[in-house]
Amino acid sequence: MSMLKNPAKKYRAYPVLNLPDRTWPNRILTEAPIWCSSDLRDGNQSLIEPMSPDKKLKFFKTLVQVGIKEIEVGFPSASQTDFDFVRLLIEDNLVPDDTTIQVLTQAREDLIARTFESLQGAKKAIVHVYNATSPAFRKIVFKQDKDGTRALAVHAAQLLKKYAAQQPDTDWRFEYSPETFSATEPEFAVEVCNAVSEVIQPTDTHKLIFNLPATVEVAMPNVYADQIEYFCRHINNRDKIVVSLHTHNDRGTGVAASELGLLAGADRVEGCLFGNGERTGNVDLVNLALNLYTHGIDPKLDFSDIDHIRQVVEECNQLPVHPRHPYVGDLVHTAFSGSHQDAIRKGFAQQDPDGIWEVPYLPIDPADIGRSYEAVIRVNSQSGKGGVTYLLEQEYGIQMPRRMQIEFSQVIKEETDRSGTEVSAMQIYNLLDTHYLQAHTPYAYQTHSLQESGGESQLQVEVHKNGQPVQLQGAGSGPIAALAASLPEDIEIMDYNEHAIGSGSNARAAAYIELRRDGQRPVFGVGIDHNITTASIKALFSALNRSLV
Ligand SMILES: CC(=O)SCCNC(=O)CCNC(=O)[C@H](O)C(C)(C)COP(=O)(O)OP(=O)(O)OC[C@H]1O[C@@H](n2cnc3c(N)ncnc32)[C@H](O)[C@@H]1OP(=O)(O)O
Ligand SMILES: CC(C)C(=O)C(=O)O
Repeated sequence: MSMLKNPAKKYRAYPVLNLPDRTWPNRILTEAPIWCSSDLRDGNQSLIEPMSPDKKLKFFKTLVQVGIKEIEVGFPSASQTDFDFVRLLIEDNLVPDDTTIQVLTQAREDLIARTFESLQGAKKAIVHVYNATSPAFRKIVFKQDKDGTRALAVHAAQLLKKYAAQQPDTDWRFEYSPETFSATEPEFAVEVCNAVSEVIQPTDTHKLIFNLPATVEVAMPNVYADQIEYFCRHINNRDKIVVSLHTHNDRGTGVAASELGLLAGADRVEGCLFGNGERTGNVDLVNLALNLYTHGIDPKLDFSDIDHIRQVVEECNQLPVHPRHPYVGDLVHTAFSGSHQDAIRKGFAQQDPDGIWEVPYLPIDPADIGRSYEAVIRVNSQSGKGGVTYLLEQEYGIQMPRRMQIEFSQVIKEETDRSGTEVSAMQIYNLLDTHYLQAHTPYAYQTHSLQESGGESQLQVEVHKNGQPVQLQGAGSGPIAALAASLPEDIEIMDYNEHAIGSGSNARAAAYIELRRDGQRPVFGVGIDHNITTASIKALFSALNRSLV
């Protein structure tokens, strides 16, 4: 078996809806939808090992903390574990007043009855019932015609009303999913839902949720958006209906489909954190919410400590989040490549702390989601001077002058080309130390004395030259000029820079000297010391020694 030369013999595109007056492409998103987490149901049912009650509770508490107000907590008629979990939430009063738990059931009376049993004593709850409506399911799974499919949904709605009436102290809301909606004829999906609505009789205060799943993502997201717009236009009593999206990611466009579905008029999104769920997963609620956030829209969810949330989700799902996963992956705020690092470093330097975020290559300020800037720039053989400079600035307060950045980045390049691996900020500093700060041969500075009078500096320096003590003596317009005059070598100072590292009594000075010896290529040297003159003298010897190698 191999891929077909003519895939049309086996596969065909899902038909596109004829909706030439579609309006969704001209809309923009302006507010967050109602969020519903399906982690403890759709997410849980797709795990290798479903969550234990402890894990479910931990996950539930995290969802509450994030700010999700509707949480599908399980399929209580399917297993004792799920049943007991719903009981635990109710009996231990673990559901905050502003949060509603939701449970799923098939459209079967025994399962519906058991579902209501699990919810006894709940202050409020959403009972979610589903049956698949697409031609393939009607034919293959249910062996039913359209009438039979509609009748199953209507009967389920009647059962919801019947069992709810037996527990009048609970504030009930209902959700109906025409499972496989995106593969269902749109007019039939509307027909079934209108029939369900006839039974439920939704009101302004108790709207009926129609959840329209792309149970398996079968088409491009624009096709789903057309289906949602068609549904919103044709469903009766639209103002008493909450249109909910439930996209999966089989074609890799679950997020896009939900976004376009919202443009098309939907009010609510069901999904899972970081996109867990059947097969390729449910739509990723974090991704959707942070997409809104980075467009300046309050998502009404709090991911200020996204790494903690990821940790909980990974622990409960026993599945890792990919390092490239939007917003949360380990590498998604990291630049290794030189031009990216250069732009990011300049962006950070110019970013107005109170202004619109404009750091190139970073769609979100990592700090907003609890990420440090440490991981933003990492250096390997793809990196340029910008990354090296950034790390030395951030971690060691070293601000190399521009031409030295170019010179020193070659030292790093040689190292990363040789090792083929990443270099840390500490390794970069160690290379600076080895190549510049410890450049003590032939001249190793020992001590000096300086007299200044009448605008002239008289300098005496004690050095070891190739291990032998030597006294140097010179005069000039400043200590550097005096030192240059004291040397037997013919040197020209091309550039001098200095700055403080740190502040207060621990402050040190860093000096950078670029010199040309005997008309050769200019070379930099660096000196760091508590005393600025000493730092300058050390920088000059560092440069001279490097030029003599
Ligand atoms: C797209 C989704 O994610 S839907 C949610 C899916 N989640 C789950 O299934 C997780 C929990 N499920 C379970 O534990 C079990 O499936 C149960 C307990 C619900 C039912 O178990 P069983 O009674 O053994 O039935 P089984 O799982 O084989 O389901 C298939 C039967 O249910 C019928 N069925 C499937 N879905 C529905 C539905 N929504 N409404 C009514 N009947 C349905 C099928 O037609 C089939 O009937 P048949 O046996 O007459 O051919
Ligand atoms: C039950 C429904 C909503 C579902 O999970 C799906 O269709 O993916």
